[in-house]
Amino acid sequence: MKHDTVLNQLAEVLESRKQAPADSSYVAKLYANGLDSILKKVGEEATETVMAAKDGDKDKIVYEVADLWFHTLVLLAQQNLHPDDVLNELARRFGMSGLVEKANRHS
Ligand SMILES: N=c1c2ncn([C@@H]3O[C@H](COP(=O)(O)OP(=O)(O)OP(=O)(O)O)[C@@H](O)[C@H]3O)c2ncn1[C@@H]1O[C@H](COP(=O)(O)O)[C@@H](O)[C@H]1O
Repeated sequence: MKHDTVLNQLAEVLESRKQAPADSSYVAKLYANGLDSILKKVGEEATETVMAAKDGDKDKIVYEVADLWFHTLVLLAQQNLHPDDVLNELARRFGMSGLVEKANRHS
């Protein structure tokens, strides 16, 4: 499957889980448990990513970043945002020096 298709299809599945009973799916359970349960997973997966990188274990880094990306996609869906919103922001920044981008940020 093409990589942009993975993101779009996953976003569709995450959207459809909003109608699913809480006990029928992992994502439906996260939604049912509310924003804080999703934020907790994002925090945990970020920490696990840091630990994998400190261990220098490439396979583990990929695995943990996949968990982190997945849970941030759940967060976006819960907030009625789409991966395209983030990709558009990255595209806007593309080619712009990080220092310039930072100087243009509002506080
Ligand atoms: N990509 C993923 C994906 N990545 C990780 N995970 C889940 O994220 C959790 C990661 O948490 P941990 O590593 O802390 O493991 P855990 O101890 O089992 O987690 P907890 O039960 O403590 O939350 C695990 O339960 C994984 O199964 C995912 N669950 C679902 N997806 C995708 O989402 C789709 C919908 O999933 P369901 O809603 O479950 O059908 C699936 O078809 C997949 O495409």
